[in-house]
Amino acid sequence: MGLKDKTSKGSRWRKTFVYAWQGLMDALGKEKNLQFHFVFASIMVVCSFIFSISRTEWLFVILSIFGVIALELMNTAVERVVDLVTKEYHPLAKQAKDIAAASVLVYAFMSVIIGLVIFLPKVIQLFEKWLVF
Ligand SMILES: Nc1ncnc2c1ncn2[C@@H]1O[C@H](COP(=O)(O)OP(=O)(O)OP(=O)(O)O)[C@@H](O)[C@H]1O
Repeated sequence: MGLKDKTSKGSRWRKTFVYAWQGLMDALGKEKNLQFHFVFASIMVVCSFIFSISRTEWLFVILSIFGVIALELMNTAVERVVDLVTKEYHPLAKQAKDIAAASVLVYAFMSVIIGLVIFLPKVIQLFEKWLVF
């Protein structure tokens, strides 16, 4: 492999990263739901540190956070493509948008369950300790 090949591969990776970053920033600037997911994710991370959750629990928290954000980005991409294809009302456009939104909702629901399984017993334990004092 020549130096030129290595350089062009390197710049291709850089371009891929730059475009993906631009996509993330664009969506973050315009999508209220995505902003909400970032705020909620930050709260989850702070709670995870406060309660000193285990390594396995961290894995579930990380999967929940990144999964929901990745799906919200995909949902945003679907919305953009639908809007690009048609401004008119079309049942298929409605289905595409609603199904993409449903994918986020399903994953977010799972994340809430994970959050409850991890944090609820810890919060209850905390209250029990307070009540004893
Ligand atoms: N071209 C269309 N044809 C039919 N139904 C549509 C069309 N565009 C949007 N809808 C329906 O209207 C709803 C709201 O669409 P709208 O584009 O206002 O918001 P969104 O882009 O889906 O969501 P967000 O508020 O997160 O940007 C969609 O979920 C879909 O049910």
